[in-house]
This record gives sequence, structure tokens and C-alpha cells, in this order.
Amino acid sequence: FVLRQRVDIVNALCRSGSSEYLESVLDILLSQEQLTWEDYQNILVPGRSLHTNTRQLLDLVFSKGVEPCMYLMTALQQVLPKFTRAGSNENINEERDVTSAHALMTQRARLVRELKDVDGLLDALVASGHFSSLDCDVVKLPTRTPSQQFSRYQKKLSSSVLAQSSFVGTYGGGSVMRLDDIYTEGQLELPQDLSEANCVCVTLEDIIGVVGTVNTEADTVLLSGDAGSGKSTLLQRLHLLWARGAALQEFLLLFPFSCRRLNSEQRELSVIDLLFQHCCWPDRDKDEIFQFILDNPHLILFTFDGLDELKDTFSDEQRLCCPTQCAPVPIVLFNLLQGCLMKGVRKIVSSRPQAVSPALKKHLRKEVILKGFSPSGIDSFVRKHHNDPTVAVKVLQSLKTNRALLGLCHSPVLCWIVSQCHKELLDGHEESPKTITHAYLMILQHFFQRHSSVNTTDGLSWMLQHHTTVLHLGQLAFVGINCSAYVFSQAELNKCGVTEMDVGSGFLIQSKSMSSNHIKTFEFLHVTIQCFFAAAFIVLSTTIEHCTIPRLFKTQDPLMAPLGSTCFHGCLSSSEQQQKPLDDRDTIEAKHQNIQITAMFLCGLLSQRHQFLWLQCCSRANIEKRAKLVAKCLSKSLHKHFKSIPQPVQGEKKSMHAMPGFVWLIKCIYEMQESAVAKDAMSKMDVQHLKLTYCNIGPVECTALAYVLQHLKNPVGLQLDYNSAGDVGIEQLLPCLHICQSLRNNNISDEGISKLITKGILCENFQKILFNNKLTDNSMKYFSELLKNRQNFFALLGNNNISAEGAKQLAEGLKLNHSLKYLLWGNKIGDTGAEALAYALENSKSLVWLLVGNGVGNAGAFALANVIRNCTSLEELLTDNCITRPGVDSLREALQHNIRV
Ligand SMILES: Nc1ncnc2c1ncn2[C@@H]1O[C@H](COP(=O)(O)OP(=O)(O)OP(=O)(O)O)[C@@H](O)[C@H]1O
Repeated sequence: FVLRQRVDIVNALCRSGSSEYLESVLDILLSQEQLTWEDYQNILVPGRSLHTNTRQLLDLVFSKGVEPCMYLMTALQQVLPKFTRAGSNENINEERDVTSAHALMTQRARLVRELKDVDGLLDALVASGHFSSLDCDVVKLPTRTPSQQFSRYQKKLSSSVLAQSSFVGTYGGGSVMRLDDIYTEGQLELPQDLSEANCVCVTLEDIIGVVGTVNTEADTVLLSGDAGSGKSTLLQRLHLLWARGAALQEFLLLFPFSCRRLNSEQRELSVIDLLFQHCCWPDRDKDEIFQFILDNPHLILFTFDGLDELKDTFSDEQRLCCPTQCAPVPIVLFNLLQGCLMKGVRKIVSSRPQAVSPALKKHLRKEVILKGFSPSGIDSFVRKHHNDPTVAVKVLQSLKTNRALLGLCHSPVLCWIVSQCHKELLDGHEESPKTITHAYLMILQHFFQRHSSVNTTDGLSWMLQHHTTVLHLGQLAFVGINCSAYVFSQAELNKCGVTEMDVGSGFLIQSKSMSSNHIKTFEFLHVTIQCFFAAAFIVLSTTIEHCTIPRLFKTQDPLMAPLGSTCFHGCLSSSEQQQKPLDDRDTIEAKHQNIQITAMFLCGLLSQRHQFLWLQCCSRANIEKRAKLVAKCLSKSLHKHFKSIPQPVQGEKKSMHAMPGFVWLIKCIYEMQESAVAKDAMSKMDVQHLKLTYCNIGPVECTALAYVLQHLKNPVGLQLDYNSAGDVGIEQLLPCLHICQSLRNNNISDEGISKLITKGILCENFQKILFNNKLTDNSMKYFSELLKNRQNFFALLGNNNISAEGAKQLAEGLKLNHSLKYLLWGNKIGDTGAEALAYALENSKSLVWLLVGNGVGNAGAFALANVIRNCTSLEELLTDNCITRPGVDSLREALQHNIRV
């Protein structure tokens, strides 16, 4: 019967599209011991189609012999009573015992799923005299099938993930914001490779998808991005979508970890402890659930947020392969990332870029970079943040007029600050901020005033009123930054004098935790806010050591000692005081990145603009002394940087390839807003060429760069390729465009281009711009104008989005230009565009590379034959287009002519 009716059985079990019937049959066969747990797993393979699973059941039962087949028929009859077949009915019906017990059996699978309150049911049965307490004990033994235990665990895990991911942490201090209401897509990109390709934007799904994979054998995806770029929030979004069943459904279990919290785990743990104790405890059948995880790694996803916050540096030296073996948590984590442990489980790890050492890169499946908000992202975030659309419009308008502030808003954390402080921003009492420090001071004042009984609008009194809170929180922050501690116990709060009232100011929030150990801990709203308080402490404290400030600026020095001040060591636990050996330049920078952010805030807080705040609570002499010291340290660090530049090879220009440390020092100078400091710092820069390629320069860095580079003694050639300046950044760079040579791969669109070109026409240095950006036909009129006026431009517009229409406009300018060598590869100008260009370029003698990859067909080829006839410099013309035989013949004929000439 099983063999004969195979098709009907498969159809009957799968007709509903749900696996409910199949699961019920399996449950029955399991309870009758006709199937083993192993059989069950072989049949019900998650992710495989229902039909295949059902066929697997039939094959297996058939191979087991007649008796299991009889049980299968009975089970089918129970689960699908209408499923009757001639020849089988009588037998089945004979054996059928239509009792209520039987009815219960039929409904078994559904009842098991739906019965949540077993205890209540048992009580009722005992009360009605149907059950003894002994019966109850028997029922309470674990009698669920493995799939039911598993789905129960999955439900528990997803409901705790849902609870943890629904709200955004930064809206602490009383206000709560749902992630759904505020989440705004950030700009996600794959790393730009060296082949000059356009940067590739990706979506949330692509983080796990195949796009951008560089090592198919590795399981770890890196999500990298600067401080406050939104990495934690993006992971939180992924968690939320998974828990809701809206994304990542190929994974049955998702285990989210925070490296920040893993830091506090002092015990040695095994993977099993890590999963169950730090994420979700299985109330029963722990071993079976773990076995399921081991057997199905492809159905499991781990996320690790903030690898840079882990006290230990990634290393692949200590091997751990056994999932039940205990080891220090960082060792377990590193072996998971490498795939030594639990190979096949997919991992997403987020980190600031500086913390990604070459050792880790070897083990990455791919990298995805989060670049903060795009201009439209800023718009949408501000609108989401304000229920009242008129307020949102006002905030956006005010951003339009303050371009430096708009630049800051590309960083989501700053966009959040600006939106929170919209009242302060819009009331016009104060100059609106253009430095990061100013924005953070604004949020400080905003939080204090929100909780203050006295409504103070002038800066004089708010700082005075709250300066002890700033001091307490500052000390806690400073101690933490010094030893990479971001989670604090109540005892640590007490040691730094942090009172309940200080906590009430809203800057500290209670840590979220999925761990089974429920000790209350605190963390700052955001780690950059911790850096800000640490800097405020350095300004206010009367007890810091003299060397603290110089040490802040020595963070590029590999052998730098910790900031440590003996008077604070009392605040640290002995484990915190143990500094780990510094072993690798990349990771040293990572460990010090928060110290660098602290140093940047210190520059801002001691700037002339903000000194008045501190003068209310500290002596003028003290503040002025510290401000002088900071300026001196900055200048010294930059000079040291310049001195390290090697002498040029004979005949070449002296060139400096800036390291990330250079960009940080420039940002510190910008925060100080003192042109004397900028001038002094630049006075020693003795290079002819400054290469800032791949330096992660976004709009904020462009503002700082333009501020400082204006003070150069002699102009340099500035190369800013492979950064993310974007339209807003370009605008900030205008004052130093005269020294700029190239801006390839910078996310520039038509909006940014008009201003750039107006200025670019006047800048002789500007020769090689704008390949691999986002330009369209709309900006070709500006380029046409530029080409008419400038004869030393040699490369233009490769890999943008220009079509025939744009090519026609450009042709106008090209007629008058005799310098261009490289033009328009990787666009989509087609035949019509090629014809227009061919006409304009008829007499060109300079072109080397033209129209590769542009969808040009035969008509275009015929037209371009003329260009070939006359232009002897051409090396590559029409590779990668759609030309067929007639077009090729015409080009060949032109080439022969060219060669003869
Ligand atoms: N996509 C987003 N939508 C809405 N708000 C966001 C988004 N990303 C970040 N934010 C806001 O910015 C704050 C900082 O972001 P987040 O903590 O995710 O940055 P991060 O990259 O993890 O920073 P760090 O490296 O310093 O830990 C968030 O608390 C939130 O207020």
C-alpha cells in the first residue's frame, strides 16, 4: 500500500503547504518507537522542501519493513481521517479504536504546540479525581519530541531577541524610541578594490548573501564602520527582523553577543555555556538542543557586536576545536570567528576599521562597510525623529544653511544629537555648532536642562549647576577609557562617587543583557559620550597627573603606556589594571581609538570658544595652562608625523602618504578652531604632494582638512581618491580646491558637481577628477563649460552614469578641448552618444582611451572610424561594446589608414 499509494500519500501530507500533517505523523511514529530521533532528523530537515521530507519518510518506513508500514498507515488514518483508500480501509478500520484517547492522539501534535499551561490542566485533572499526583509526576517527565523541544527553545530565543531589539538605547533618561519608528537605512558598501571599479552599494540582505564574497571557505562577515556610524543599530535591526520572521529566515537560531559585555565574563566557558548562559537558557533538554546546533551549523547565525571593544586583540594562535571544552571567552570567540569551532555556523562581527588586524582579515568571508547616513538618509532620519513635520522641516532648513553641521549629520550619532537638540538649534540664541565638541556640549546642556528644576538658558549657570555630576561621570568615563571598560558595576559607580542623581541625568543607562546572570550594570548612552565625559574630566579634575595630556597625543606610538594615573588606579579592579601586551600596530591603534576621540574632545573643550564654561568652576590659570599644553602637544605630534616622511627619490616630488593618525590630528586642530594653531602646525609641512587616498575621509574630515590646509605655506598636490567625501564634503573642500588634483571614487553626484566645477575652472591643479562617482547627464552642461575653458585636464568621467543625452552635451565642450586623454569609459552612451562624440573629437590628437564599455554598436563604430583615422595617440577605443562584423570592418579600415599615416 505504501508503495502503491506513494503519490497520493505525498499529496495528502503536503497539500496544505504546511508541515503540520507530516510532523503529526512523525510524532505518532516516534511515540510508538517506530522511528528513532536520528530517523526523525533525517526526515525533517529544515530548509528542505516539504515534499522531499515526506518522500524521505516513505522511503525510510518502506525500507524498515511491513510492521512500520502498518503503523504508518494507522498514523495517516489518524492525522488525515479523510484519506481512505480501497484495500487499505478495512484493515485500518479494523484496528481503529475510536475512543476519546484515540481522538487525543489524532490531535497530539496540535495539542502539544498549543498547550502552554500543562500545570493548570494537571491541577484540573487531579481536582476532578481523574489523576493522582503520581500520574502528574509521570506527565511532567520530559516527554516532548525533539522537534517540539527545539521549537520551544527557538520561540524562547526569538522572543528574548525581540524584546532586546525593539527599542533604541540612546533615547535613555526616560524617553523611549522604538527602533521601527526611527530606523533609517545607512550607506552600506563593499570595499573599493584597487581595480578602479565604482564603489558597490549593498542592502541589508547582502550582508549574508553571496555578493562581495572573497573567501567561500570562511564563515565570518565583517561589518566595519567608524564610531557612531550605526553598526550596533544595524545589527539590532537584523536581530529584530529575524525575531519577527521578516529576514534571515534561513537561520533557525540567531545568537546575538556584545563584545562589550563579554569583557566582563571572567570565567572560562565552553561554546555551549556561551550560547546558553549569555543568550538563552534552554529550560530543558539542553544536550539535545546543543546536538541539534552542532548537527545543523548552516541553520545557525551568531552576531558579535563591537569586536574593537574586546579587551583582547584577535589572535589565531591558540587553537580550540572542541565545543564542550572550556577556555577564556576571547579564545572561544576567536576560534569561532576562524571556524575552528563550529565550522559552518555563519558569523557577523562588527568593528571599527582600525581594530581589524591582518590576522583577522585572513579569516573573513567578506567585508561590508557602513558609511553612516546619505544626504537623503539625514532627511529621512530627521523626519522620523519629529512627530511634528513643521519642526522637521525647520531642522532640515537650518542644516541647509549650516553646511559644516550638515556634514556632521552624516554620522548617525551626531544626527541623533542634532535632532534631539532641535530647540536649542532653532531658537537662534546661540551660534549653531560646527564642531563635534560643540554638538556634544549641546546634548549635555539639553539633558541637564531636561531634568533641571531651574530653567537656565545661559551657559553660565547650567555648567556650574551640574559640574559635580560632570566630574563624577567624567571620572568613571576616564577610568573606563583607560582600560577599555565600557560596562560598570554599581560598586564602580560608587568608587567614582556617581550618585543616583547623577545616573538620573540620563547619560548612563542600564545595560541590556540576555545573560542568565542578572547583575545590574550600567553603560554610557554611547561610547563617544563616554569619551566626551572623559575629556571633560581631564579639563575639570585637579588631580590628574601632569603627563596625562601629552600621553593622549602619543597614541600613535606603539610603545605608549596607558593613560593611567596612579590616583585612579584605586578605582580599577586588579584584572582591569593588567594591561595586555601590545603586539600589532593595527590593533594598538584600535585600542587607542577611544583615547584619540577623547583627545579630540579635549581640544574642543579647551578651545577659546568654550573656555568660559570651565572658568565658572576652575581657575583661569589652570584652564589656560591646559589649553596651551594641548596646542603644544598637537603641534609636536604633527611635526613628528612630518619628520617621519622619507626623503624623495631623486627627480621625484617629496610626497607624503597620510596615515589615519594624520587625519585624527587634523580633526583635533579643527576642534580647537584657532587659526594660530593650524598655521603653526602646517608651517612645518614640507612636501609637494599629499596623498590622502583610502583614509576614510567623509564630509566631517573634509571640513577639518579644508580648515587646516588653507594655512599651508606652499601649495601641495592633494590626492583624495578612494574616500567618501560626497557632495557635502566636496562643498567643504572648495577653499582648498586650488591644491587638489584628483577626486576619484568619492560618491559625488550631480548636486555636488556644479559648485565644484565653477571653482574648478579656476584651479589649474585640478586635472584628474571624477571617475567612479555618481554623475548623470544632468551635470554634463557644467563639464562642457569646463572643457571649453581648460586645456590641462587629462581624465574625465569614467565609470559614471552618463547616457547619449549627456554625451551630446559634452560634445559641445570637447570640440574646443585638446588635452583630454581618458574619457567616458564605463558609461552607457550607446550609438547616438558615440556619433555625437565622434563628430566633436574628429581632430583630437590627445586621446588615449575612449568609450570602453559603453554599449556602442555598429552605427557608433562607423562614426568613430573617423576619429581613428586622425588620432595616432589612441590605445584603446571600443573594448567591451556591442559591435559586430560591419562595424569591425569599418574600424579595421580606419586603423589601416591610421597605421599607414
Ligand atoms: N540606522 C540608524 N537609524 C537610526 N538611528 C541610528 C542608526 N544608526 C545609528 N543611529 C543612532 O546613532 C547612535 C549610534 O549608533 P551605533 O551605536 O549603532 O554606532 P556604532 O557604529 O555601533 O558606534 P561605535 O563604534 O562607537 O560603537 C544610535 O544609538 C542611534 O541613536
